[in-house]
Amino acid sequence: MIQTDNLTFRYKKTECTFCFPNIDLKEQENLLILGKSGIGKTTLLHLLAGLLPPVSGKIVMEGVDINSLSHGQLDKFRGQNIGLVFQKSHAVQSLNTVENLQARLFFSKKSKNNILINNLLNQLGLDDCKKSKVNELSEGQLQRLGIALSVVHNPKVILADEPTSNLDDDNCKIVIELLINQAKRTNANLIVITHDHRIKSLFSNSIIL
Ligand SMILES: Nc1ncnc2c1ncn2[C@@H]1O[C@H](COP(=O)(O)OP(=O)(O)OP(=O)(O)O)[C@@H](O)[C@H]1O
Repeated sequence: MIQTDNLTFRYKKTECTFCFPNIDLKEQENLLILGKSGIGKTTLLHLLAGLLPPVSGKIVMEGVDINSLSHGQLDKFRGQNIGLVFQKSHAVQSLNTVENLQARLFFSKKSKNNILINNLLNQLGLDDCKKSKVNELSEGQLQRLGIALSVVHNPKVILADEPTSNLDDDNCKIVIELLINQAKRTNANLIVITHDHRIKSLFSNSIIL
């Protein structure tokens, strides 16, 4: 569950203050955030992830006012409750695909679960890449590994920044369905920001910034 209340933000040394519309998502509700380039979509996602502090306003996630947490508490909360899908994967170069997912579970304090990892890789069409090092993956495979890394620990909130931008039509469908199904399976909220018109019809709930 996510509620925001009168969120505003300003980057240092800039004039422009962003004022964001309120968000109120109950369990299992998803949201698509649209808007023209530079309007502040990624900024809003970073506020929701606790990566940027708002100038004013409030973000309550799973009943926790995330901006009242210390840095350490926020890191722990993010690690356990939030799955972040970035435009570029944050995989560890020196590890292979499976090892990256095992490391993600370890840092989220979740037990190693090879069945879960294998299922996820299978759904994402990454079966043949289990032993591949990150620098041996194509852009599309890397993006799908990024998705796997962001959901393997079953987060309560999945925040995705342009998750389908580098993908062909088939993989776009696979990835967005995986995110939607994963959110459904774990009663999580899924928030996606995108320019990708292919996925608009899959979301009933959207806001335009
Ligand atoms: N670290 C920063 N310092 C100063 N200004 C920034 C910083 N990061 C982003 N901005 C500015 O804030 C505005 C919003 O950026 P943001 O990345 O949130 O937009 P966006 O809607 O996600 O754009 P796009 O769709 O092109 O990715 C832009 O004008 C950008 O130049």
